[in-house]
Amino acid sequence: MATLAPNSKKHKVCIVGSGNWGTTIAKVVAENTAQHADLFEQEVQMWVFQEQYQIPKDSKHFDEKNDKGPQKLTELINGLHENVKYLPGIPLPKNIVANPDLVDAVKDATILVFNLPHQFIAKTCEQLQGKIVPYARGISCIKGVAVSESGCELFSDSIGQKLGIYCGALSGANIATEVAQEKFSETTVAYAPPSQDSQQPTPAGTPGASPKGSQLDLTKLNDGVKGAKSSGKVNLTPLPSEYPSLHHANVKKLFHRPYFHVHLVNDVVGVSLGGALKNIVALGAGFVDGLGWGDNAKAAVMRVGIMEEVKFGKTFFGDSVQTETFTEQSCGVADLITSCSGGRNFRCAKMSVKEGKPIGEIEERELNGQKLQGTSTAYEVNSFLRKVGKEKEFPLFTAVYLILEGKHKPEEIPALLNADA
Ligand SMILES: NC(=O)c1ccc[n+]([C@@H]2O[C@H](COP(=O)([O-])OP(=O)(O)OC[C@H]3O[C@@H](n4cnc5c(N)ncnc54)[C@H](O)[C@@H]3O)[C@@H](O)[C@H]2O)c1
Ligand SMILES: O=P(O)(O)OC[C@H](O)CO
Repeated sequence: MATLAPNSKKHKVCIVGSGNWGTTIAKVVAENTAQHADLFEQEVQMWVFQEQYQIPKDSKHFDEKNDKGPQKLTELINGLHENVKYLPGIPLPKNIVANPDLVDAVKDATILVFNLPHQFIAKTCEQLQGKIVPYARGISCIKGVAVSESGCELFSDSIGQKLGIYCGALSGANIATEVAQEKFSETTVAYAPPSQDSQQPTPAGTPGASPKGSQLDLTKLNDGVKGAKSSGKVNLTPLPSEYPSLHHANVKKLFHRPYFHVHLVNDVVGVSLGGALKNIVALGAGFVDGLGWGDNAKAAVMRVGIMEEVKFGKTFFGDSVQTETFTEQSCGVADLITSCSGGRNFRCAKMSVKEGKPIGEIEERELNGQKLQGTSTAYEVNSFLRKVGKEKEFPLFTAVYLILEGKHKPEEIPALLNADA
């Protein structure tokens, strides 16, 4: 078979997920595929977990005389060019195609952007096994960690391993609605591609630079638990030379917008952990704010939180993670600040304390189907810390878990953070 000329094909992009952030990233990406037509096919497929949706009476799309009752969300998105349920009020580029068929949505896609609540990713990946092109590359926008019997895993790694592809990560101080409204923000994209993807080397000295991706650091902890897992061990199918290289400059072109500044790094572990762990800290910040304890208390929770994030990374992922990713990048301290100011985890935790109601009840009432990530991440991280006997070394993560479990009250946070004194 004749080989096609280099760069004779374009990358096809599929967004796997269509919630508040999934739809926002689809908008960002679709604006860029239209702008960089030399690299990307213009059409962006967006997989939608299908549901029936009734346009609310206060929506500008509601037409009492012609109301059809509940309709398929995909038909509403494709007809109105708006995700009326998960990103209402934001016009979407017409080159986004909402598709309820996961396998059809990913067909021929060379770039898969994973963006759905973390509790659904394992099942989604199972459905994708054997259905994607073998040389596809992934970017995970998921903020969470996967904890199983065998340890604590990053979604970039678990996706990569389940699908046999390379998967990087995108995370930052990015409240979806603000990004969708094109208010200025920054994000961090970690992408350390296998060398054959990159005709242009990734910048030397970039934190975490390692073409192999992150390396397993701890293998033997108490209890026979393997500890933190990190792959870099997938047998990758090379990206055919007909496609444009996916070096940092081209990956940047997929996500960077004038209102959404992208910084490329190689530290996939740091970027993934920052996004996951800050959700636990945001719950803690919400608890103390709900008590009316003011800004000093919140700042204390945030300071302890960022220290525990770094410690978690260093303890369980060793040299694969760079402290600078937490202290200098949007995915670290900046995401902590934004999440503890206006994020859903913070807001729901605060309401839960103020109203004396379980946070799950508040989530159900306030979020219209959107999902909190901090509550399940707090449980998952705690189950991992317990297995490895290190709960006490992460007093804030542990305190948030104990409060969610009803074993302690938010008022006890100072004592829980000072347990050894
Ligand atoms: N929303 C934000 O501001 C924001 C910003 C940055 C990162 N994130 C992260 O992005 C990820 C995705 O969050 P989001 O805001 O797009 O989601 P979301 O909170 O809006 O969740 C709703 C989505 O979950 C889907 N869903 C429901 N049940 C499902 C099922 N059984 N299987 C598959 N999908 C199902 C819904 O169809 C919908 O698309 C999360 O990890 C989150 O932490 C969110
Ligand atoms: O609304 P949250 O708490 O899920 O946080 C949203 C984003 O992750 C903020 O960067």
